[in-house]
Amino acid sequence: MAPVLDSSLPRWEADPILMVEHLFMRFGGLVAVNDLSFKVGRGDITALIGPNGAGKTTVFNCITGFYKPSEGRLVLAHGRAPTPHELASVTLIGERSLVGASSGVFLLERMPDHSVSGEAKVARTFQNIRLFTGMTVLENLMVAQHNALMAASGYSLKGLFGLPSWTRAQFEATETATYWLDKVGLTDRADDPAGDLPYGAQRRLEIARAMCSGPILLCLDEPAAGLNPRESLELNDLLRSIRAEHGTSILLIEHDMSVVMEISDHVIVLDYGTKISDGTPDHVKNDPRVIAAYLGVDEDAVEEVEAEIEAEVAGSTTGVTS
Ligand SMILES: Nc1ncnc2c1ncn2[C@@H]1O[C@H](COP(=O)(O)OP(=O)(O)OP(=O)(O)O)[C@@H](O)[C@H]1O
Repeated sequence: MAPVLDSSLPRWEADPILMVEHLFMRFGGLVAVNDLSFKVGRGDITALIGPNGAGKTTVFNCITGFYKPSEGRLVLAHGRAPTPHELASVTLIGERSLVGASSGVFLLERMPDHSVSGEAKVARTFQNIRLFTGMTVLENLMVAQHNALMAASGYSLKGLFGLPSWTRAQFEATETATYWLDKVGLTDRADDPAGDLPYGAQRRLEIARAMCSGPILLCLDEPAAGLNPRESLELNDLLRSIRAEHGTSILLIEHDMSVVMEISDHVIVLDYGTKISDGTPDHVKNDPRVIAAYLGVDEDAVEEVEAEIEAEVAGSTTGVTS
C-alpha cells in the first residue's frame, strides 16, 4: 500500500527523492561546499541558485558522481524515502545501494558517475553544451541509449544473431529518440549534424538526450544560459511538461530569475558554499539574506533589515503604525 503523505508539509519534506546531508567539498584550502543539507521533493522542480562561485556546480558534480565529496551523504530514493533504520543498514554494511521490493535506495557519494546515471537513474546536462557535434541530432539521442542497447544485445551476441529481444530493443530506442525529437521540436533536423543547430536548439537537444536515458532525477546546469526571452519561455513549458507527463523530478542551477521564479516549486540559495535560504520562490525572494547576497550587502545591513521587518510585523499585529 502506498504510504500516506503528510499534506501539511512541503513535498520536499513529506516525500523527498534526494536528501543531501552535511555535504562538504574541499579543494585544498578552499571549502567550496560547506556543511550543506537540503531535500529535493519527488516530482518537484527545485532550483539551486546563488552568486557566481557559490558552489552550485560543485554540488551537481557531487550528486552526479563527477566529484567524490570530502564528507557527507547523498541519498536518492526511487520509491518512498528510506526509514532511518533502512538507511543505517545500507550505510553501515558498506553497500552503495539497497534495491528492495518497494524501492531502490542509492548512496550516490559511493557511486561512480556511470552508475549514478545507469543504476540510480540521475541524468544531467552541463553549463557548457556537450553534444557530439559531428553526429546527427538523431544519433546523439541513440548514443544516450547505448548502455541499454548494449545490454539488450547481450554485449554483441544477440545483436550478431539478430535475436528478437535485440530487434525489439533497437525498435524501442528509435521510438524513444523519435518521441523526444518531436517533444523538443527537432524532428525536421534529425539528420543534420548537431553542431549545425542554433544555440537554443542545441540546449533543447541536450535535455532530450538526457531524457532518453529515462531518468527519475534530471539535473540541469544553467539550461537557460544564452537563451532569448522567447526561448526561455519555451524552456519553461518543456520543463513543466517533462514533470507533468513523465513525473521526472528536476533539479536545476539557474541565474535567469524569470525561469527560477516562474517554474520552481522549491528554491535553495547558496553563498560561499553555505545554504542561506531554502523554501518556496516567494519565501526566498523576500529573504533579506538572499537580497544581501545578490546585492553584496554586509551582515550588519542584513540584521538591520531583519530587525526592521520584525518591528513592522510586531507593529501590524498590535495595530501600531509608524
Ligand atoms: N576542480 C576544482 N578545483 C579547485 N577549485 C574548484 C574546482 N571546482 C570548483 N572550484 C572552486 O569552487 C568554488 C565554487 O565553484 P562552482 O563552480 O561550484 O560555483 P558556481 O556556484 O557553480 O559558480 P557559477 O555560477 O559561476 O558557475 C569556486 O571558488 C571555484 O573556483
